[in-house]
Amino acid sequence: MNGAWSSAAVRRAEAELMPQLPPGTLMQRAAAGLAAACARMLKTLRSDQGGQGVYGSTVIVLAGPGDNGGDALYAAARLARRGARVFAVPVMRSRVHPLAAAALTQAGGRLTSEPPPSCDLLLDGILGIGGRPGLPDRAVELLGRIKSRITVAVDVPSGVDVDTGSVPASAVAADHTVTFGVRKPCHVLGAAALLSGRVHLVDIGLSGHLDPHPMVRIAEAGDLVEWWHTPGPDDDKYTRGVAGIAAGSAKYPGAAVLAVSGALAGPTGYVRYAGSAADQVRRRYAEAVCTDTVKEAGRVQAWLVGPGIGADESALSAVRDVLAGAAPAVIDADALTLIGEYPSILAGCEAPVVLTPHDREFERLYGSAPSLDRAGSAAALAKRLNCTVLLKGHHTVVADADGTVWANPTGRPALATAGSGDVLAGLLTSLMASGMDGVRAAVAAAYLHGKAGGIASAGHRTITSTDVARALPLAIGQVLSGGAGQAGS
Ligand SMILES: NC(=O)C1=CN([C@@H]2O[C@H](COP(=O)(O)OP(=O)(O)OC[C@H]3O[C@@H](n4cnc5c(N)ncnc54)[C@H](OP(=O)(O)O)[C@@H]3O)[C@@H](O)[C@H]2O)[C@@H](O)CC1
Ligand SMILES: Nc1ncnc2c1ncn2[C@@H]1O[C@H](COP(=O)(O)OP(=O)(O)O)[C@@H](O)[C@H]1O
Ligand SMILES: [K+]
Repeated sequence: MNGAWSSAAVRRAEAELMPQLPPGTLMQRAAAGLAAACARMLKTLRSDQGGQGVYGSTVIVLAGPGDNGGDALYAAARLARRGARVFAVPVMRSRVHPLAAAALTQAGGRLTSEPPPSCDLLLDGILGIGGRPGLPDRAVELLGRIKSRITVAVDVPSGVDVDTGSVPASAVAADHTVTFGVRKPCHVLGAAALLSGRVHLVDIGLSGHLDPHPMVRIAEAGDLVEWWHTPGPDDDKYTRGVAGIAAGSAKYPGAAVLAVSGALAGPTGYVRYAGSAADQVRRRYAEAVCTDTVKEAGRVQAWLVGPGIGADESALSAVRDVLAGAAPAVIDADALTLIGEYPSILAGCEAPVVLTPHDREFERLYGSAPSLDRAGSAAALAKRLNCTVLLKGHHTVVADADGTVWANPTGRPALATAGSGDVLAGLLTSLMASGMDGVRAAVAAAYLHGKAGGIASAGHRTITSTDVARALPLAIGQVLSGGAGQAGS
């Protein structure tokens, strides 16, 4: 498991480590790693110029008043020594890290209030983990007029809310972020994750001093390998788990087909379907065992209820019947709307429940839309309803009732296509039926769904939900076999 640590946790680790090192060591480690990363980027960027990377390049530094500016200026001094033309602009009047500024001028860089109009690389050293959301006016003005081929944020894109990933005011949009010690929540959550671009981690020796639990957990392929129930010689189709899908209706039979397709791609040995789209499901998937109602279906180890069931009496019965049973349940789509209307259905439920809302469904359940702090919102709903919540969107988050939060690192906007949530819900149900607990199943489902979206849309192909379902077996195979030849993310 990977993770992102809050700014307070990073400061605590720094305070523990710092006295054990000569003064300035951490900043020098950060600056050295930052300069090396910038040199690599310049080399790639200028590969058409006879292999000239740093030498002869133009670098502009926007330097804020704190240590973030210090990192940027020391790194720029290293680049200046390797032949870059460096211009550093203080953005908070003349407040800059004095020693770092002196190092830059000694290395041949210039401190100026009039930078050139364009550069190869713009280094955002305005604000780091000490920054409040929003940018100083001078920084906004400079960012508006300097044309850079590549923008690199130092530690975090300045202006974002570091611990929530929200972007309530102006902020830097970076192509790359070079961060120190550990990832911060803004690299993986909310709008800030998009502004971070590609995140590069520089080791500065903090790891042994950090809280063992990150603020936000980030799934990796290795987690899924560890959690996966691989069938053994003694398994049969029942011991691998039976997934039950209560989805679709005469009006929306496609939701049933798509949810079943997601479940069939998962690890269970058996998929039951219950609902009025049984004919369509049977026609498409001979392997699904169909009944008309939840009550008529045999035993399952996890139910999905909701996609395309509508809001009539039979839909309400399906939700009630699923939640009255002892099997873990995934509540999606129309079932979320029904629970928003009749909260008492969920109140009596003892089995583990995962809710999978998009923003409008979240609002029906919570009374207000998710805030810019999406992880905080998901955790608040999870706590209130004592469930696991998978809040869908560009950076899907999974929150548990105990406050644990996961950020999904895979996925792409092409997944925003009708029915793709049905496929996700079906897969999630299969994972729960195979014995994974709700949080892990939600984290794994989001991860694999995102991977499948990457595989299906490789080469910028447009995709439908059926394509995502078809790509799931390959996504699962790649993840479980250690990721060789992975396409997409
Ligand atoms: N921790 C570590 O392990 C290591 C940390 N390192 C580096 O240190 C960085 C953190 O540095 P930092 O603490 O000096 O804070 P930083 O973000 O540079 O600036 C704070 C200043 O900005 C001001 N200010 C704030 N918001 C503002 C706004 N919206 N608009 C305008 N001004 C605003 C604020 O003003 P004040 O609050 O005093 O009014 C204060 O003066 C960290 O990200 C990393 O790069 C590495 O060197 C090595 C290891
Ligand atoms: N902008 C986006 N970027 C990445 N993924 C997205 C984006 N918008 C939606 N998604 C993903 O697409 C899926 C859509 O699910 P949902 O809204 O339930 O659709 P449907 O109800 O049509 O099945 C979710 O997995 C969600 O995380
Ligand atoms: K920054």
